[in-house]
Amino acid sequence: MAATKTFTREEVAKHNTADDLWIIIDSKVYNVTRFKDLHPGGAHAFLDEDIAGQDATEAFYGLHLHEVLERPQYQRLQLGVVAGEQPQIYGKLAGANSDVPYAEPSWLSEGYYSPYFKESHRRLQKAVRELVDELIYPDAQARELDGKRPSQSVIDRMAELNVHAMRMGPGKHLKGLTLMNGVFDYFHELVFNQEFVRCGARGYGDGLNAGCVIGLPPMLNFGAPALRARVVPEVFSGKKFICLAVSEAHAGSDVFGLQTTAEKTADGKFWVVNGHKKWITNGVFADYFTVGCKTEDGFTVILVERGAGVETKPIKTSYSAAAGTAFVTFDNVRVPVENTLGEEGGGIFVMLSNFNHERWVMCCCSARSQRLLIEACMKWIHQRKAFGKPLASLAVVRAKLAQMIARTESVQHWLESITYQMCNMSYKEQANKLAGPLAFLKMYSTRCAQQTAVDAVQMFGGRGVTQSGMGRLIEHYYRTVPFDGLLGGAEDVLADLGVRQAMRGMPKNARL
Ligand code: HEM
Repeated sequence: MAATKTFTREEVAKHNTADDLWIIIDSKVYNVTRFKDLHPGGAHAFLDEDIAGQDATEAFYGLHLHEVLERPQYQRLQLGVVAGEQPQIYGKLAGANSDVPYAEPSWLSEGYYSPYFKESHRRLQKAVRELVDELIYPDAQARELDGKRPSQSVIDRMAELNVHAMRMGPGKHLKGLTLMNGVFDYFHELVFNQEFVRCGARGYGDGLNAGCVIGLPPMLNFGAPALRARVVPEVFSGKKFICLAVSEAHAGSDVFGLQTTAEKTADGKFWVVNGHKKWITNGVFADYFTVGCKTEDGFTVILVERGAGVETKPIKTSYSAAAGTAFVTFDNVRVPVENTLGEEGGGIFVMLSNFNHERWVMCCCSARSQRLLIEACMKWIHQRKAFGKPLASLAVVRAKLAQMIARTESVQHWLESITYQMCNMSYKEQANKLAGPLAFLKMYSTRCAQQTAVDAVQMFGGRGVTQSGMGRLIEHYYRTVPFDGLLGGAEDVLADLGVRQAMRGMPKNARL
């Protein structure tokens, strides 16, 4: 094979003209004579006397992602290697943990300890990382570009491994299923959330059954047994999709401002649902809608099935259409009263208990995706030179990174502490005691995330706003991070909720 041929550096140096042009990158020798005219960076880049026939490693990594050299069309340019040398540089290590400082949470970093994560969590993390890197990441990157929903083959593979069920967290729904490591608690669920978000594609990530993560819990916790027995297996097997349909054009975080109505038929057997829902994740392809409705007794949650009177239209947002974000209309939709989730008029309790879990999932994802940025920035500032020195040598750049790391570490550690409470509290206790802390954590993590996105753009400069090349992840994150600050409750609303929850527990007689 060509790649096994060896050349001395002196031999390579002789190929330094436009008609005969070789370069060395990380000890590999490339013939770019014909490629130079197709090169996106122009032919002239290769003709510089420091590049033609020379070692262009530093110049290359200042301008390209490592993955460029892994593309088959460019691998073909390789003639061989420099005699006695071995390639040293690596990019994304599929299936492996990153060795870049702070790119992994401390429990996954060499030599650190954790009171929370045990052997079973580590086993699961390894298995999910392989699943994400080998199956989900390639699909995520492709679907982000074409805007199609996640491939059914990915959904099916996840179903075979019972991943859709495990992503719902611990509970009776896991009974009888074969789990990837046999046991399951909220830390296992945290592992799932944090590994999935590493696919680095926000719209796709939401398209990958996020609707189920927020739309199915009301069914699991409050659905009638017969309804559960029908719907839950269909969703877990990846054959059908469910979404949460609460927000409307009239009201988002203000659940009491909702205007979709459900009225009973004269015989009391059906609800008739009318109204619309907006920004509904996965709504475009959902078969089931967990809908918040105004009813005679107040606010009620009802499972509506796709059918006569249900229409969904895609909404174009700043992230990709892979999420299936929809405007949903209900026009005299008849729904059996057996589809009521929880008590009639008790919908606010159903929603509030659901919001806690939804917000916690979002905190898991936010904490982990901030690390993707840290890893990208750490690499960038070491391989990119400005003013004749690596960016890492500039104090102002290091100061930004210090803030990024401190923010991300604080979010992760607070998250782990709340997750520990969840493992030890009943669902009801969680609803009572954790609504406030989770509201604060979500507000805090998304504010941290947005600041980290701004700092990363500053470090990457123009590449931070360019959709291809070295800053691709940064541009994507910066463009999509506002979703985190809105979905599941806007930051200001959550901040106030947290304080109001604290005030509920304020002793009447306490004085300074
Ligand atoms: C086998 C070696 C090389 C291959 C396969 C290659 C390939 C590419 C590709 C695919 C791009 C488009 C941007 C991207 O996807 O990242 C690009 C951009 C570019 N390349 Fe190369 N390149 C090589 C070597 C070099 C070298 C040695 C230089 C010299 C300094 C260079 C300078 C540039 C420049 C200036 C750009 C534009 C960067 C930008 O727009 O930010 N390339 N190259």
